Amino acid sequence: MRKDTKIVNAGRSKKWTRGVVNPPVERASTVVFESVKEMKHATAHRGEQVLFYGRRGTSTSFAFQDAMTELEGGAGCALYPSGTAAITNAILAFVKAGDHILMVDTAYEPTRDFCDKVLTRIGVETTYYDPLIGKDIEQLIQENTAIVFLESPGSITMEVQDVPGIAKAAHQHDCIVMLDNTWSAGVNFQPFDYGVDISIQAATKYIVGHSDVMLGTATATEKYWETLRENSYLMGQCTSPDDLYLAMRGIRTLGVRLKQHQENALKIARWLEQREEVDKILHPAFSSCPGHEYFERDFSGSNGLFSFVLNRGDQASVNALLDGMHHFKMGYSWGGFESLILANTNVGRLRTATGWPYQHPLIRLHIGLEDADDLIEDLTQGFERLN
Ligand SMILES: Cc1ncc(COP(=O)(O)O)c(CNNC(=O)CNC(=O)c2ccccc2[N+](=O)[O-])c1O
Repeated sequence: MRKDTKIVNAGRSKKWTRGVVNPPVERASTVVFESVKEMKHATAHRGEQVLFYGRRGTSTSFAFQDAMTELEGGAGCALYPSGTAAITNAILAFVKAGDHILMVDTAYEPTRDFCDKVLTRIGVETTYYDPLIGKDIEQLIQENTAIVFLESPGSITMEVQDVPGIAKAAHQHDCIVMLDNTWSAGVNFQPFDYGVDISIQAATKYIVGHSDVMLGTATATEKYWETLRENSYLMGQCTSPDDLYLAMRGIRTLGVRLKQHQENALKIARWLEQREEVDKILHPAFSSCPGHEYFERDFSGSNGLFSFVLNRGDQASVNALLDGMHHFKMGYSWGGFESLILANTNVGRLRTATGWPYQHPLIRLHIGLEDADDLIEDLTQGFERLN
């Protein structure tokens, strides 16, 4: 089945819909049983999409879990109240005191914070690595390395990683390969085709697509699914069927939204490339983006999120650019229908394993579904405030 047809059909088994088009919202804490036999059966099969107790999920959760594995692949999908919860719980499910993990240097900042402030407390050591290291990551793998964690592209500076190259080296040392796959939305990069063991998403972004739900997913191969699922339950992780209904609704337009985000973003990135204020375009589809060759090789599309580096400006002038925008709003997220802008004047602060060669500010744009020409006019006026 092709991508767009999968998107329309994902998670709509009649087991969950009972014939209506959209899997209904089934809310529960208590599930009641008519007999001891029925209760024992549910208890014995409580991890297998059987109604048991609210925390194990209801038909709304089972439908969404199926939707994610039908889109992204994998044997099962664990659900979390945020992308960050998906990242942290997936890691916690597979480490113990004395272990070591390899974390990409360009990881989302709260991911780094978790490594530095929580994993250290429980005796797990983190080494950050160059996103472009590829198969040479093998030189960093220790006897006690449990996990190699990737985020591709990097959520601020957009480096694309050689996922299969890293995964092959990691598997030669029995490390688990985890990927923050949020940027692809699980449709423009098929993680399990490239050696990933656990694919994580902030469904908060493009899956939901409307900036109104916090949600995380972690999808695992058969080998790791039961451990991930049971650790998720042990940690008390559960999600609202109302949020999952909204996320399921988001999935139905994921294909058309991503295409429009992509089209708008490429038009704007090409326009920015010609602007004299711009030093570098950091969009995976552009050869100026580190790891572009891996995007070309492994991805089937892009989206609205990319960055660019200015060749001038300090904090005050960047503030002037930001404050006067009409369509680009400032906000901590991306993946909704609205356009967003974030500036970072100290990218190097976020890195410990690699340098940052640029002295001028980085601007990260999320290009929404507005008319691209209106967005270009907004940016044009913004550049006039920069100079
Ligand atoms: C690749 C990737 N992976 C996981 C998450 C977390 O998802 P969640 O927001 O659902 O927890 C995200 C969330 N992304 N958020 C942003 O890019 C903007 N947010 C921030 O920058 C932010 C927000 C709150 C606190 C700290 C930061 N920060 O990155 O500095 C992500 O981009």
